Amino acid sequence: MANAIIEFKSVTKQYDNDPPVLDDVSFEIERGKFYTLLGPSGCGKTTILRLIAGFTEASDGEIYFNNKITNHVPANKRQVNTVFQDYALFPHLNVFENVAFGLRIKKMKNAEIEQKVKEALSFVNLEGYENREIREMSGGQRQRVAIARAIVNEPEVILLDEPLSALDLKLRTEMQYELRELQRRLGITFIFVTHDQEEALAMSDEIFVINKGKIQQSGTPTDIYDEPINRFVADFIGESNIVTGKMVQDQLVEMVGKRFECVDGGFQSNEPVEIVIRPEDLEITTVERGKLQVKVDSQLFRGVHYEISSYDQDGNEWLVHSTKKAVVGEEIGLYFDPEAIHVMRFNETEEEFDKRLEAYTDGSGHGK
Ligand SMILES: Nc1ncnc2c1ncn2[C@@H]1O[C@H](COP(=O)(O)OP(=O)(O)OP(=O)(O)O)[C@@H](O)[C@H]1O
Repeated sequence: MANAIIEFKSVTKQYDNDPPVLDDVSFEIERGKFYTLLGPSGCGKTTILRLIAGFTEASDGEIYFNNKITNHVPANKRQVNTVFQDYALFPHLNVFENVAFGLRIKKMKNAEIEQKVKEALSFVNLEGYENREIREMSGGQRQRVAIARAIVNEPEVILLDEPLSALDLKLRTEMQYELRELQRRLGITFIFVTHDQEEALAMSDEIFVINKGKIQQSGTPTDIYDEPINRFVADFIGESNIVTGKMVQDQLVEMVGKRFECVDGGFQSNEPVEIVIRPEDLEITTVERGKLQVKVDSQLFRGVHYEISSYDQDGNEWLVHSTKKAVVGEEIGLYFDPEAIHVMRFNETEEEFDKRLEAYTDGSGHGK
């Protein structure tokens, strides 16, 4: 792709005879966007960053940077800077010298260093902190020093490995806004690693959902939330109700012994499928009006909504997020729109999923 700054082509990373940590991974990173690698611990996120940074080499496959193969280019020759989880600041140097470090190595002139460090510190709102010691800085401020140290080198890509995980919730949310805003102002490509799905949804232009060394799904936050490709993605991104059923025909699915109108298609008739309905898409109603009949098992007040757990006659659990209160032990109805039903094929690859959606829809996500 013309605008791709980084491309992985069938990249595999394997240590000794262990199963591969990354298994035939291919993707493209476009210039100037905010990407997030999202997945559970050990899925291979950091390994992807290390391969991009040049801290480790691929066992197989090609890594391109600006359309040039870079597999063997040393880390210090890549247009990439990394912000680490623990920030890796130098405790014996002050803020100015921490940020200036890379420029000094490049033997840049003092006047130029001064100007660039000032600019970088102003970008992260730390003007006037030049002479502070690192130990005198708060967690959030250290975070900003680490980012200033990365941007001062004017890299084409900044890699951020769980940079917010050491911060408390409030500061973390503030830094999410700040980082997103900073990326927009700089226009540099950011590749951000997290295992926190809410963080990924809030911050990214594009998310790669990774599990067991494979990219399960890539797309915008809404794409991934609204059209999860499989059970793993549906479960990992937000809370989900997932049941098995069959696709009777396009736009008609069967689950819990009943047939429901839906908007999905491109399946074989009577194909076994998995069906996702998000808890916030279920509405509590009377047994008569409900499309599904369930018994309320438990209820928790979550501040903005009640989280209600209920069961249908087949023993499937249905989680509901509702501003209305339910009564534990009572039979109720659950109502939902056809659009709330997301149908997933078993073992569909992302390529097959995209092709099916393209063939079936006009690009709007709805049937032709
Ligand atoms: N040098 C190494 N030798 C052997 N195995 C390794 C090495 N480095 C990483 N691994 C393994 O590779 C797998 C993926 O690790 P990676 O750090 O990429 O995961 P991650 O998704 O970033 O996880 P986390 O969120 O816990 O940091 C893990 O099972 C890890 O044990």
